[in-house]
Amino acid sequence: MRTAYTSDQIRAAELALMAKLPEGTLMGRAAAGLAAVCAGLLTGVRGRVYGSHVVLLIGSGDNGGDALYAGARLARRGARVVAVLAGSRVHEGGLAALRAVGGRATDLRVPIPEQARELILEADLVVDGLVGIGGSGALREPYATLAGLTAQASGLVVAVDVPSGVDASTGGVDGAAVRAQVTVTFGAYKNGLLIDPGARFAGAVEFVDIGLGPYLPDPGVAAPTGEDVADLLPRPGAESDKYRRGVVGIAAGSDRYTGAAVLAVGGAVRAGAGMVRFVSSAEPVRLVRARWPEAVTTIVADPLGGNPVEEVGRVQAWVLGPGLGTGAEAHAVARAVLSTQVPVLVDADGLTLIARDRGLLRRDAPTLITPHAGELSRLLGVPRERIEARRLEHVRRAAAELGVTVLLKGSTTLVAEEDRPVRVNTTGTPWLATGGTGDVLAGIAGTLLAGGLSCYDAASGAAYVHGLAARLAVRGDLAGRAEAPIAALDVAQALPEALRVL
Ligand SMILES: NC(=O)C1=CN([C@@H]2O[C@H](COP(=O)(O)OP(=O)(O)OC[C@H]3O[C@@H](n4cnc5c(N)ncnc54)[C@H](O)[C@@H]3O)[C@@H](O)[C@H]2O)[C@@H](O)CC1
Ligand SMILES: Nc1ncnc2c1ncn2[C@@H]1O[C@H](COP(=O)(O)OP(=O)(O)O)[C@@H](O)[C@H]1O
Ligand SMILES: [K+]
Repeated sequence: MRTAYTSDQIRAAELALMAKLPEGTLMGRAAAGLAAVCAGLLTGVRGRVYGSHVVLLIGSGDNGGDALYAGARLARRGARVVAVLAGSRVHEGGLAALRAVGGRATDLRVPIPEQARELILEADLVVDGLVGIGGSGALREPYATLAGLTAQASGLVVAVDVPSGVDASTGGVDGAAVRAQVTVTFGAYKNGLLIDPGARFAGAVEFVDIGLGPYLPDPGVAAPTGEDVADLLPRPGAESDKYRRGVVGIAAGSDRYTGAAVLAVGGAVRAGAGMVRFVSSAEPVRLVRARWPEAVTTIVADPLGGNPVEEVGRVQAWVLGPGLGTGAEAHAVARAVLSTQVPVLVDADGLTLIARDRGLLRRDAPTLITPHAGELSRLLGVPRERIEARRLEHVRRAAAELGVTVLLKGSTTLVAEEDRPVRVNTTGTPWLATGGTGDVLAGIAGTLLAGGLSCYDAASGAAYVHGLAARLAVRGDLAGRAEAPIAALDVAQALPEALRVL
C-alpha cells in the first residue's frame, strides 16, 4: 500500500525527525536525492550533465533551499546553473553553496518576466523550487507567471517535493501551477501527488527516502498496489462451486437503454462471478442472453405488480442501476433490491433514484455507490466543477453524509468509507473516458462483492482491475506499444488478461 499525507502530517513528522539529527541533515538528503534524479534525467536526454543548462526557480522557503543545494551539486558536475530568485527572501546557505561552485543567480525581483522567460524556455532542465508543502492558496506573482512559463519549456521540468501551485494536502489547483514531467518528493507521498487535478501536474513521481517513515502518522490516503489487490481477490479453491464463488444479481437495463445491461453483465462475467443472475424487461434480457449466454435471466414484465426481484433466486450481492431508467417502474425495482439483506452496488440511474428518494438508502446491509462527479453533484447538491476541483473532500463528505461506501469515478478514482483512509486508484487511462466503461466497472465490483469482499475492498479492487484491463486493451499488452482507442466491451474482454498479469 502506498500511503500519502497532508502537509501538516509531513511537517510534524519532519520536526520529530529533525530534532534527532544535526541541522541541515534532512535538506542535505533531499538535495542529494533531487540532484541524483536530475543528473539521471540530463544524462538520459543529453548523454551527460556537463555543459547542460539548468534553471532553478527559487522561492523564499526551504523548497528553494533544496533546489539551490541540488543546483550546486549539478554545477559541480559541470552544469551551467542559473537561479531565478523569485521570493522576497532566499535560503542563504543554499545560495552560497551554489555561488561557491560557479552557479549564478539573477535577482529578478524587480522586472522579472522577460529575462526569466528566455531562461525557462531554453534550459535543458528547469527545477521548480518555488513552493513546496509550505505553499498556501493560489500562487502569487511573480511565482504564477514563472509557473505558467514552465508549460512552454522546451527542456525537462522537475518539481521539487510538489509542483508549485498544487495543494499538497488535497490535490487542488487554484490558478497557475508548474507542469512537471517528474516530481521528486521527499520523505513520503503527499495526497496532492496522487489526486487530480494536482496529480496531472506532478508527472512521474520519484520518491527520495529521508528517513521519515517511523515518524509518519496513520495515513488519510492510500493507494493499493497490484500486490495488495492480488491478495484481496477471491480465487476458487478445490472445494469451490458456483454458489460459493458468489452469485451476483444485476438489475439493469430497460427497453430504452439496453447497452448498459450488456456491459455490466459482461464486467461481472469476465471478472469471474460464480454466476450472474440478470433481471430486467424483455428487450435487455434478449440482448444479454445473446451476448452472455452464461447469465441466468429473468424477465419482469410488470415491476409494479409485485416484488420484481422475488423470482430471481438467491444472490450474494446486487448491482442496481445501469440503464435502469428513472420512472416508477425503476423505482419499484430499486426499492425491492435495496430491501434485500445483501450488499448492493448502486450506479447510474440507481443514483438518480436515490438522489430523489434518500429513504431508499435506509437499510441494514452494506451499500456501495459508484457516482461520477455529475451524479455526486446531484446527491450532495454541490456543483460538479467544485467536486472535480476537490475530490478528496467531497468523496469523504459523501461517505459521511450518506452512510455508505463511495467510489467516485473520473480521472482519479477514489473510494471512501467512514474512518478508513481514502483509497486512490493508480491504474486507468484517459482512454477510459468513453461511454459504458462505468457499467463494466459496476459489474466487476458486483462480482467482488458477491465473492465476499467488503464494499471498500470490492470498490478499490474493481477500480484497479478495471484500469489495468483498460491499459491492456489500449496497448494490446503492457509492453510499450502504441495506444489505440477502446470501447467499453474491450475493457470487459481484457479482464482475464488483467487478472492473469496482476
Ligand atoms: N521541513 C523539513 O524538514 C524539510 C523540508 N524540505 C523542503 O522544505 C519544503 C517546505 O519548506 P517551507 O516550510 O520553507 O515552505 P515552502 O518553501 O514550501 O514555501 C514557503 C514560502 O513560500 C511562500 N508562499 C506560500 N504560499 C505561496 C503562494 N501561494 N504564492 C507565493 N508564495 C507563497 C511563503 O510565504 C514562504 O515564504 C518542503 O516542501 C521540502 O521541499 C526538505 O528539505 C526536506 C526536509
Ligand atoms: N480522464 C479519465 N482518466 C481515467 N479514467 C477515466 C477518465 N474519465 C473517466 N474515466 C473512467 O471511466 C469510467 C467512466 O464511467 P462513467 O462516468 O460511469 O461512464 P458511463 O456511464 O458511460 O459508463 C470510470 O471508471 C472513470 O473513472
Ligand atoms: K516545488
